[in-house]
Amino acid sequence: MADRILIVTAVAAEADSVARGLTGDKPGGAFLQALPGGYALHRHTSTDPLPVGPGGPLSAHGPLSGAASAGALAPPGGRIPLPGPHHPVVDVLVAGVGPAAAAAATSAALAWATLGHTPYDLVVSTGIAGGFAPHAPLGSVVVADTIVAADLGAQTPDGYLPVEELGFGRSAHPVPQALAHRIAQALGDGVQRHCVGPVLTVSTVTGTAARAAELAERHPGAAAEAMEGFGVAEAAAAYGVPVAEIRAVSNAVGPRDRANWRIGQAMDALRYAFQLLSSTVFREPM
Ligand SMILES: O=C(O)c1cccc(C(=O)CC[C@H]2O[C@@H](n3cnc4c(=O)[nH]cnc43)[C@H](O)[C@@H]2O)c1
Repeated sequence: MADRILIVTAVAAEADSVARGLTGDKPGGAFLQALPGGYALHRHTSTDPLPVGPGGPLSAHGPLSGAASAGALAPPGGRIPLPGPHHPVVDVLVAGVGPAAAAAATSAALAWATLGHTPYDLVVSTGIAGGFAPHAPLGSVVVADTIVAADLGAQTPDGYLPVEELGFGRSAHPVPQALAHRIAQALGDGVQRHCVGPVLTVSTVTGTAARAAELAERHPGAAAEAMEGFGVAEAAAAYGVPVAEIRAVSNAVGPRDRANWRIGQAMDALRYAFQLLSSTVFREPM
């Protein structure tokens, strides 16, 4: 069982969809902790109430520190959810858009948890994404088997060279196979349309058919592109924590076509995916 899960989104709307999935649309999340760098962690877990101690609200592992313990940021009534038996802690972090923002925020959360002796044992990068045809239609969900930095390398007259071929770094993080498989299985059991494949991280959203074809050729089976997964994965790897990426498809990877974005549909799919995961994978042995 994953005891402590960190879910990283780029923007607040994605975090809201995830939270509504985790809580069955109940307002179950509570502000947990302000992190260095100005990030905020919210916790979405069981309904077991938090006892209020003499120093204010207590976390599962003692008094909350900093601003939260001052009460100003405690939830109404000074109570935040505690994990009950078989209920993992699930914290949600809004990190910002792009791999650098994602890595910075994820590192802050992982450092905070590690220094507090409550390290996370799973990190999940999630949000909306562009889907590669034919694998990932609008409104479907993509489960990454690999998280790939698709533009971390060098352009040469003979083509693109990934950073490994330049002699340093890495451009891919594998997702543990059993984990990706189990996530996909849970989505399938819930009849959520989905596929498993590489999810590309890009710094520039693809906007032409030529670029989409180039990426698809370079990364056979690529299912989606987004902008944060590799940053989250780099931070997770630095702390030795397994990582997954789950994306709901809001648009097709290809020529820019704003009229065809389906952000609402993707947010609904994201919410449903996390509803399915919160009652299955997140409660099971990893
Ligand atoms: O202006 C555009 O053409 C455009 C097209 C798609 C997405 C955007 C964004 O600014 C959203 C970036 C945000 O959402 C994720 N995302 C969603 N779709 C894609 C995509 O096709 N390629 C890359 N990222 C996408 C991304 O993870 C960011 O968090 C603008």
